[in-house]
Amino acid sequence: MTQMSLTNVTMQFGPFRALTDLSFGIERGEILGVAGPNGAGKSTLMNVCTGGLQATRGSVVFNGQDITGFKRHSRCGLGIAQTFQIPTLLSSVTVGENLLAGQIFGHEVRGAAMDIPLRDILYLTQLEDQLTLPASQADLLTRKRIMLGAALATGPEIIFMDEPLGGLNAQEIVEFLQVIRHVREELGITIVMVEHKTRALAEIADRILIINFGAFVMLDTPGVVLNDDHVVEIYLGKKHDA
Ligand SMILES: Nc1ncnc2c1ncn2[C@@H]1O[C@H](COP(=O)(O)OP(=O)(O)OP(=O)(O)O)[C@@H](O)[C@H]1O
Repeated sequence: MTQMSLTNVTMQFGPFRALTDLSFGIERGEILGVAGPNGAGKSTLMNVCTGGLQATRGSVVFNGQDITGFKRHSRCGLGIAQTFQIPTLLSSVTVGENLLAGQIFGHEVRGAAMDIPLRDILYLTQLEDQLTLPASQADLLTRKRIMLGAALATGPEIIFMDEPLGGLNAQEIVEFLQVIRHVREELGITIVMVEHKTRALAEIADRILIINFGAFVMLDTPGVVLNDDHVVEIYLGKKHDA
């Protein structure tokens, strides 16, 4: 069942068009990977979905409601959350207080009824033993877990993750993919991941969307997408990166 749909979305920055006539749907409960070369428009697309940007033309519909003109906090109130490539944390407080801040914000915009218990979030993000750790002392993987935990604490139905694997080593990628898988399995939350690491994306995603020069190229299962001749060509002849 389609949870979010974009129809003919165009995003114009002055004379520059970053997204052109993009249409596709996100299915409830899926892990959707979004890939494409540098500058393809992936982050712009994510922001058009989460409210960081409002599409110049076209529409974004979530759970049957047209949210095209809604700002980020209004979309968060409807259950749309986002995590960023560089973890945005409250670094002067503890891990637990970061999650609490997410929950307080979620209560404000979304209401307490949508709560995911903090103990479940701590378990899923594997932060149970780090509740009192000052966020400033956390390593990169832990910071990514905290950011995901804080996003979960707002009680979302869908989370958009911008390059969640950026900066992680091979072992950390395996660990964080497992966390993301558990979040989807245990909470049924839809996850949309913008990611350059297409091999990792192929392991975790149900479907992968490829965009190039702001335009739709393909949306299908990883096996079909990453073996498609046109997609391979877009990636300069390489079938997979790291
Ligand atoms: N606020 C803005 N004003 C003008 N141009 C912008 C703005 N934001 C993005 N762009 C341009 O839009 C295009 C798409 O950028 P975007 O960051 O969405 O690409 P991307 O696929 O996420 O790239 P990368 O993989 O390098 O992160 C780029 O050419 C970028 O320079």
